[in-house]
Amino acid sequence: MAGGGYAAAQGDGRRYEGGVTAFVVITCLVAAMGGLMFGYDIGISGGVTAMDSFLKPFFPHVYKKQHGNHEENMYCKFDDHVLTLFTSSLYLAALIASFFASATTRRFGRKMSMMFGGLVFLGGAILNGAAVNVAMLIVGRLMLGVGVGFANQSVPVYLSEMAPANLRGALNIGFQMAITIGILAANLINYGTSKIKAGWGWRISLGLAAVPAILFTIGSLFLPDTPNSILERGNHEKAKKMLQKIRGTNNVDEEFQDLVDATMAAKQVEHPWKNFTGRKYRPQLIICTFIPFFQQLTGINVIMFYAPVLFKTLGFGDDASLMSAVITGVVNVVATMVSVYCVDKLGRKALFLEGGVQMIICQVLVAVIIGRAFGTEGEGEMSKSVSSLVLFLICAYVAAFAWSWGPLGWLVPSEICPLEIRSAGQATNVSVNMFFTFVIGQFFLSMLCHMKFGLFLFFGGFVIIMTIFIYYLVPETKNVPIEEMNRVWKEHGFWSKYVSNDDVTGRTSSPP
Ligand SMILES: OC[C@H]1O[C@](O)(CO)[C@@H](O)[C@@H]1O
Repeated sequence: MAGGGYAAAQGDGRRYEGGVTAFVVITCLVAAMGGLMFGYDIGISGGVTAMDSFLKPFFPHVYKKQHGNHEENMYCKFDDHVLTLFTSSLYLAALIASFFASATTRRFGRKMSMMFGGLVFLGGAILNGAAVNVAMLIVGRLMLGVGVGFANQSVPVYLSEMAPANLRGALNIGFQMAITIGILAANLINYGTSKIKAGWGWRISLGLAAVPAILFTIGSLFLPDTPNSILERGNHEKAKKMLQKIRGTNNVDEEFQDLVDATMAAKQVEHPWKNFTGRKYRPQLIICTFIPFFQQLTGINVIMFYAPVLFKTLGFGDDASLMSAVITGVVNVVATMVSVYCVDKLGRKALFLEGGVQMIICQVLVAVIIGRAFGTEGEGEMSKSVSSLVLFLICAYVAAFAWSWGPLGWLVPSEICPLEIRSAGQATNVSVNMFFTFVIGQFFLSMLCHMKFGLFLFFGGFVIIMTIFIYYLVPETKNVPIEEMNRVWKEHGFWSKYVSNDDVTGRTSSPP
């Protein structure tokens, strides 16, 4: 999820009246469509670029390379910058669009950003499904990227502003959940469409992205804007009425007053970025920058984008490659559910550390097995049992990511930022994430060609560094109300020097 940032943010520890109304349920469904759009994009391109019927007309040189000379190093079969641009261009567009989206979301409301995102995305899906040349494909991908940028910026904000306070944390991970379901749906659709003999299956794969986009656009047409957004744009009366409507009760005074206070406080911060880079917020700045960077440097998107290509490279047949992608997709969804269940029981740190160690073990083993089978020359074969073992290890790696860095990569940055730096923290998290998603998307195939099986050790090395980072620098934030977060920094061996005693509220400053 590009940014469940506002979730679990305001009002923790307080009980407002009103609960789950039809508005909240519909909000969740529409927001889920936004997550599906993003996930669908992540999962669809790898399968499509593994289809001969797609490669032949659009990337004939890759097709030839793959089918021609058998002496070609197997690590390099798919190394082609235009092919990777097809995958990665989306994330670059999303990164740039999210800056514009942030201003639109503030000035014209969340709903407007969502509608705009949905429409542009729909245009991209149509263009891709109907593509007759590479330009149409790339322009389509860029449009999808703009849609994703707007949706990912506005949906999480919309979601957490609509949700009752006690549901915000769950909805935060819920959005990541929708992403993983989108990836799985894409894997399944690729599996089905690759069987269409006439060779236009890839058009269905790319065109079907229109389905979540239509539902998302229509949904956002009918949804109201959030009370926070109405208030932000100065309409006090209307904002209060809206809050009463979505909470299903007239007794919203306490929550409304908190909203008004929060809006006023946010308006008083003239330079949120300057604020964010100030010494006092150093822990947040470092964590909001490094967590998304590390999340992508786990190498997860190698699997999410290129699983079918990777499995094909390892010598799996066409069908087996796509099926293996479906298997990793299922593991991703199920393991994300594990996280939803465990995050408040075991805590963030335990999940991060366990996930990290499990990923390292899997990556080292995969590197050793591939290295032994194909060497540095990229020649050789893998027996059935060994390739099943590789598939198993990749699934164990995906599971580890999905209950740790996947959802926590969004949850932790969102819960450590107080209101006055929340939007800056959120924007940093989203843009660093998108940027490194782009980098991995663009350079993975080329890195595989040059680093060979060592690539898995490269990502494994990063996982070692990030696990140490978590161990020493990220405090446990389970069950800590946002407004008491400074206590956590103050008690931390390294960060305590950045936080003054005056900033600490909560347990240490309140009477026992
Ligand atoms: O579920 C895996 C997916 O989750 C993300 O890390 C977003 O949180 C994506 O970059 C990745 O494709």
